[in-house]
Amino acid sequence: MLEVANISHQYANRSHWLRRIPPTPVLNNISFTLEKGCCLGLLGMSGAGKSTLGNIILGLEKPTQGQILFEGQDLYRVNTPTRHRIRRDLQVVFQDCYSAVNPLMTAAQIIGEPLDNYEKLTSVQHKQRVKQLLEQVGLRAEDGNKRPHQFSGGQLQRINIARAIALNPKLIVLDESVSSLDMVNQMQILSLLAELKKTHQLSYLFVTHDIRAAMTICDRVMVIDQGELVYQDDMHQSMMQSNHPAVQKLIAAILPEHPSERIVFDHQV
Ligand SMILES: Nc1ncnc2c1ncn2[C@@H]1O[C@H](COP(=O)(O)OP(=O)(O)OP(=O)(O)O)[C@@H](O)[C@H]1O
Repeated sequence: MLEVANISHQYANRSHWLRRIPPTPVLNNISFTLEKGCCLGLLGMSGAGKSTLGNIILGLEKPTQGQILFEGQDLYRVNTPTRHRIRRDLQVVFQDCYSAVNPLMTAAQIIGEPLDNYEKLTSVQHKQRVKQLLEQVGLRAEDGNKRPHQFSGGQLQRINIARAIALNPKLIVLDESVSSLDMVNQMQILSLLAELKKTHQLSYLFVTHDIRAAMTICDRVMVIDQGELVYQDDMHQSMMQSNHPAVQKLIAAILPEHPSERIVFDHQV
């Protein structure tokens, strides 16, 4: 369904009139595929290039080189109507659930926004669909009248998820979507995501630095380190046994229960 082919990317640096600053390379020749109904974990330490790759896949950042093929169509070369259609099939849930929503809007308005933009529903149908979406993510119809500050972080992330599934997308990029939540909320949201994946036949790109969260939900995992794809596997077991330094750092970043057993790196996550 999604093919990432030879993606390289560099960010331009502003040059001074006396001195030209070369661009910063962040991704180097990344290729992989993501099949329908699969949850692929994209792991890496801070600054590895995960969000940049996520943004490129979402069509938000044009790569310096390579192609993003969504159902065979090159995301950066299609015409505007096709791009518009692909946009509804590709959704995202970001880490910061508060900044992802307009604080002045009600939950119903937030969830209903993509419907306003893409669907031609009557007001009764619109209301019914928003109610259904609220219930699908474990909230009540009455919660639709509340504004973001009246929700907990976990509840607000459920609203972001409801908005992401409103148009029945094919792929959702989950960019550190559970990272800012406490452990109990993380597990609840991960199990909600797993359930929605099954009922809606969704595919996920699960971007994270948390190997435990990835192991809970992902069917396959890959690791990027300093812009390079250094590890790809479909068996979590062998990932835990990998000797690759980037994988070892991710494993070590799982905090043992006792502080004295924790490993500290020069470049901590
Ligand atoms: N808009 C930008 N302009 C210039 N450099 C950027 C920009 N966005 C990211 N970078 C740099 O690109 C590199 C990769 O950043 P990116 O956000 O993709 O990493 P990440 O793996 O998602 O990290 P984190 O887990 O901390 O979010 C970093 O060195 C970052 O400083």
